Amino acid sequence: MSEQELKALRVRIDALDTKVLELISERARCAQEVARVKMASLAEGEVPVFYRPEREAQVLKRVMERNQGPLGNEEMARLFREIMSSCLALEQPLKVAYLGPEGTFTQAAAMKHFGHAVISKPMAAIDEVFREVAAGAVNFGVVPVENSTEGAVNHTLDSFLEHDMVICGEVELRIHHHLLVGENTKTDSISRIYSHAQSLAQCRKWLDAHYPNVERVAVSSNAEAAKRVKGEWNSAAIAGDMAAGLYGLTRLAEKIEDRPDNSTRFLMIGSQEVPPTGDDKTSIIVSMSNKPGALHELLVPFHDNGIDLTRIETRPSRSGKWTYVFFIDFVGHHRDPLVKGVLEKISQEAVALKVLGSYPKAVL
Ligand SMILES: O=C(O)C(=O)C[C@]1(C(=O)O)C=C[C@@H](O)C=C1
Repeated sequence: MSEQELKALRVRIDALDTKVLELISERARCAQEVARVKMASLAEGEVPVFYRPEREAQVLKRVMERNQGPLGNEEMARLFREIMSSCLALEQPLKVAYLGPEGTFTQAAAMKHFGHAVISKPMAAIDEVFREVAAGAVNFGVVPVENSTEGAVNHTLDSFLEHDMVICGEVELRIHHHLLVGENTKTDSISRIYSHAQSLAQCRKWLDAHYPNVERVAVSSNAEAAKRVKGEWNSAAIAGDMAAGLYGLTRLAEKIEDRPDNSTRFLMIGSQEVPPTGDDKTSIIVSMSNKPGALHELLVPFHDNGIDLTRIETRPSRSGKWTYVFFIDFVGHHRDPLVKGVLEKISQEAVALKVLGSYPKAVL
């Protein structure tokens, strides 16, 4: 390509950037207008709701449907995700608590869902995320709920039993783990590998094959593991890209998870009910009396109405030995007439039934 051609293309790019800039600014002014309309239409004592997950899902889906390339749908939606995040920040800067410290996959999930224009607050434990939301110190919390290799995150399920929370969104993240070392690490004398227990489990086979005699030390998070190795000469950490970048660590081995499709699902928790979008999921907790056929009774109404269950998890209930609660996710919104009917039927048989929330299916 000649210098001349390159110059001409850059002139075109500059002109296009000017247009993109003007359009983004116009969009941002529109969002400010939206905020004004929302404030003006409030009833006496009503609190304005600026963040609208159902609308955001609609915007992102529309972008993906209309996209004609060459950028991929996900790539394009990610760009719009950030534009919308900045527009929302003009209306109201969202405060989001997540399972920290900085550099965790939960932080990456929070950014994927809300974009980067939020004020994010790392918390030391899942329960603290719930408490921060319950106290009203933040608008939303982000917690991991299940991993495709290791199953349920029990701390999260148990926290739902203790706190009244509304689930207002979900996001899935492909989890890639790397073996990381600091600049002082002597790579031929690694005697300890730090990571979160779930991550150690997700890399069990790889560790058995490559570091069979090295001590595996479970710490509170992958980011905490990354932080520790920075100052030690005989240890390594298993963590993801974000933590590697944040603590300036080197990758000794990449993508060491045993299953290449290793993914984690995260939930957004808050107090805001989300209206239906037509493509939603609902999460409920049910406790049944301890009698034969109880689980069957619980599942029949879903089957009879053709409602697709996406997950069922059992946890010991807090109210008695050998009694259980079921966490169930299914497709549909609790305001859909069909779902309403099913929930009514179940509540006739159940000891207790709580709808944790209906929320748009993850778009990104
Ligand atoms: O449509 C709205 O209610 C808006 O506030 C605008 C907007 C957007 O930028 O598109 C911003 C924030 C909301 O969460 C949803 C959408």
